[in-house]
Amino acid sequence: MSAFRSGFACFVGRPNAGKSTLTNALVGEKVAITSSRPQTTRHAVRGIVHREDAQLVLVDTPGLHKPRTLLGERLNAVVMTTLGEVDVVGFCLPADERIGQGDTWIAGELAKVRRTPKVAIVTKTDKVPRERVAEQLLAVMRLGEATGIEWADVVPVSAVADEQVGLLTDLLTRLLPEGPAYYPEGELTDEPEMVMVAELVREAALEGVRDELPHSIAVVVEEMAYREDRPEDRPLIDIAATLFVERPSQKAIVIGTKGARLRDVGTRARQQIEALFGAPVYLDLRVKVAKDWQRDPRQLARLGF
Ligand SMILES: Nc1nc2c(ncn2[C@@H]2O[C@H](COP(=O)(O)OP(=O)(O)OP(=O)(O)O)[C@@H](O)[C@H]2O)c(=O)[nH]1
Repeated sequence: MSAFRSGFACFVGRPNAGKSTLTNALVGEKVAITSSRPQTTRHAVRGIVHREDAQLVLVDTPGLHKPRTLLGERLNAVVMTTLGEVDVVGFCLPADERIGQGDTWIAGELAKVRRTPKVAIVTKTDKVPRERVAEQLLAVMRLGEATGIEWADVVPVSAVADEQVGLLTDLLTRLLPEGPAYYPEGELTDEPEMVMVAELVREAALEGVRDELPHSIAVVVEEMAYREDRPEDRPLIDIAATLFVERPSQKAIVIGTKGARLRDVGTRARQQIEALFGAPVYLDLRVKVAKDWQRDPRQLARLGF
């Protein structure tokens, strides 16, 4: 039996290239918990492919754009970091559109990320005749040569017609390192409540200090359970959550003078969570400094991003 493989992949490509549709086709069901909030997460987990022999975690990036503004450049720096951290990048190029400047620019950026294997994916093959797919595959090979990218694979797929999606999954998982699954099966998809609780805590923690803590806070719900030995008509939910910040100075902001702010955060979050579940909640909040967590996709994954 071959070893279990696990790791992270991300799809890039210009707008409309078919990245989301392909992600959903690979995962087999929608995971839209964090993806609808790109402003709060940098590397949102878009979906997880669970297999007997592998686990592939598809992460999202804010989008690879041609930088026009400083913000654009910053975003691109984040994207470039992500691309260097994932185990494989899939570059989506739609079969029904000629390769253009935008694609060439992205290819140029991808070429700079030397170590990460790159798979070229010609998407939406159901929209065009076979000859056109063949032409596009050749054009993609030429694009690789022109930009100095050695494609680990070049694959035509149709997410809509479900053609070659399984093959693509095989190719991507084969490029992952050996390692254990990062998520138990069903996590994220089966536990939206935990994600919602984390989000409520996060919102409460950011309230009023958004400028001081942009993007630098993550919440992990460590435990969530109905307390035992309670009468059925008087349930109580115990929740333990940890707030991760990047720096000690941010920890001080979250906690406040003599813990006053953290108590407020706890109260606000608890009220929201109680409203969500319709039951009283005992909320235990901790704050920890997790240095550079934003740069490490494995750490991020553990934090539920
Ligand atoms: N016929 C066909 N249409 C597809 C396929 N994949 C995606 N599309 C369509 O192409 C459009 C764009 O697809 P998305 O998956 O949203 O593209 P995206 O790359 O995620 O787009 P952005 O979020 O703008 O970056 C949608 O209207 C999809 O329905 C495919 O395999 N076949």
